[in-house]
Amino acid sequence: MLELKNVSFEVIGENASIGILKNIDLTIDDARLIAITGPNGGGKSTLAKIIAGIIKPTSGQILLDGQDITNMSITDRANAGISFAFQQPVRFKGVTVKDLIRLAAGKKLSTSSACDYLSEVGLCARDYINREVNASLSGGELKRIEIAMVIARGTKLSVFDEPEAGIDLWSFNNLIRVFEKLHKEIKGSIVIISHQERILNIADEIVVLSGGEITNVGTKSEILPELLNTAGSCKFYKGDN
Ligand SMILES: Nc1ncnc2c1ncn2[C@@H]1O[C@H](COP(=O)(O)OP(=O)(O)OP(=O)(O)O)[C@@H](O)[C@H]1O
Repeated sequence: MLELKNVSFEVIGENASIGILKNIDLTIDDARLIAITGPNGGGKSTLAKIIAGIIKPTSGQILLDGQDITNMSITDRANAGISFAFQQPVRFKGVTVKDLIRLAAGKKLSTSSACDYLSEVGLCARDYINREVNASLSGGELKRIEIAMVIARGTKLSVFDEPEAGIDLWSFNNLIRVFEKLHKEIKGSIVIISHQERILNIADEIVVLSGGEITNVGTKSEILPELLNTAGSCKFYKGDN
């Protein structure tokens, strides 16, 4: 279980400090799929980075299974069981896709098992498995490789920041199935930051973050109708992608 207690994040502006996240209280229970949504600039990616340890909150506390991880480094948090798929994936020179998947799984993995993870995210595994993770891969390909890595890790808490970004329609349909399968198979919890109605639809709980504050939390039947009514102020798509 992950708990955020009164978490705030401020940056220093020209004349005063700016509150990016304000007194966030959030509990993510085990085996839950939580979608975080809300308007652009609402603070979603900042919250994801705070959970992953990429940035530290200005105040407040983060607990993982009761252990205070507020000041833990990214590496220690990863070892404690937090995985994170970035909105903008990183590229590594000299490292192949197979190396990355094996590294993520943290165990010896046959080529065919590594290929299975790639197939899950809609990549034709034999075309990609031995490729170097460099600038020759497209944004959508990198994104899917990164999602495959998080799935291979299968940790206590997996955070995906806008997994739909740069993903084509066919792969997006697959991605929904991947998240549903992941949700059924792993005991850990999944946090997905998304603007996509179809992702919100598979969540056990939707958290709406706007202006750095949690403005609503509930099930899809409680939250979605209201969100779709205010779709003019939020970036929601009723279609596929
Ligand atoms: N280090 C920083 N310095 C100044 N402003 C920042 C900093 N980090 C984030 N912000 C601002 O905080 C707000 C929240 O940013 P964040 O990326 O968390 O939003 P978001 O909800 O993920 O948006 P989107 O839906 O567009 O991805 C934005 O207005 C952003 O410009």
